[in-house]
Amino acid sequence: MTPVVRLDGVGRRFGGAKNGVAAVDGLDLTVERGSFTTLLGPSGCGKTTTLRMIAGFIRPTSGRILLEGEDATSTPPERRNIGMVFQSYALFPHMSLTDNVGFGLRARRLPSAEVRRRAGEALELVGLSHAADRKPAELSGGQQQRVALARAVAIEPSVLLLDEPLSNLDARLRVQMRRELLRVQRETGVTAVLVTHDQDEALQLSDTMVILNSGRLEQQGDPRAVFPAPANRFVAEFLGYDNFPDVPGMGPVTIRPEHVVLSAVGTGGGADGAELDGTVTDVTYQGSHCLVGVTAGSDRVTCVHPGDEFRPGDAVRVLLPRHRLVELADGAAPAGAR
Ligand SMILES: Nc1ncnc2c1ncn2[C@@H]1O[C@H](COP(=O)(O)OP(=O)(O)OP(=O)(O)O)[C@@H](O)[C@H]1O
Repeated sequence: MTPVVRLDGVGRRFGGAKNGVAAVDGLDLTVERGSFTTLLGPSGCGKTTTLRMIAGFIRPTSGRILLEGEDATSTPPERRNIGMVFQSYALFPHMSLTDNVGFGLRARRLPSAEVRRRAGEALELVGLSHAADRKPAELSGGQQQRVALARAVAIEPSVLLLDEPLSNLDARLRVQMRRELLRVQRETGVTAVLVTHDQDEALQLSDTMVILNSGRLEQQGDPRAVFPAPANRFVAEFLGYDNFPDVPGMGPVTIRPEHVVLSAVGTGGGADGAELDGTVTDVTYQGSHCLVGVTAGSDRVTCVHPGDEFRPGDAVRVLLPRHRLVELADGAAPAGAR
């Protein structure tokens, strides 16, 4: 099936060829129909620039953008059939919710009865039918973002582009809205591309997560494949791995704190994996478990431990089970990645 969006070696420089900066650099990306793709990475990695190039607000300085299989590199935004949701909601304050949601449909010169019907359906989809005649200022932030979402899907876009749509909401609401967003995407079957710097958001929502660093692709794939097997140190650190021990006979590796097995020196042993003898440096009580920091030679290893029996200064043995070690393509994080 033809992908809805394809980026072919897409690049964008700002500020001239010589002294400028490559916000996006040779990006290849395929977005399949009906999928949820997230663009994930630290501030300045090029997520928003990529999204705005798909929308047509920014022209690439190299490469091609295909929409529905057609070269759309120079197609203006209004001819791309794209729905957008921004962090700032961007609703029209003087219009009712129905008129806000119907805006794109009116712009397409649909008959007013159809505009009303489709705006009504979109408001129902986000659970706001009862507030159809209200103005945006009478709604909470979460409700306003639902209106923005309804407006974007009402036009039945080829692709729905979401630029950090949940980051203005408080933490509890954000988690609720993630579920809501996923439900709307699944119910409508709309193809979605979301920009976020929040790895939890990406893990929860994505069929495909695309991790960017300094304008370049670091890794992409199903979160269930990417999370347990980060390709390199940058991706590992970004996904919250913080153990990078030296294991004799192996190249760069990482391991999640919950996979490290901690025991008092003299106990355990014999398991398949690397063993390090070290000293507890810090213990952080977390209720259901403790986070125990251990220094072993030049390594520092953080362990999730179910009990609270260790104290700073204790001599301990750390087991890194072989099947839990993830081999990395490189040792050092690229400049600016930390
Ligand atoms: N209009 C512009 N002029 C000059 N430089 C720009 C412009 N837009 C973006 N950049 C630069 O391009 C790089 C990528 O920016 P971009 O906004 O795409 O990153 P981002 O990953 O979305 O970051 P954030 O999460 O902070 O929004 C940054 O170094 C930024 O300073």
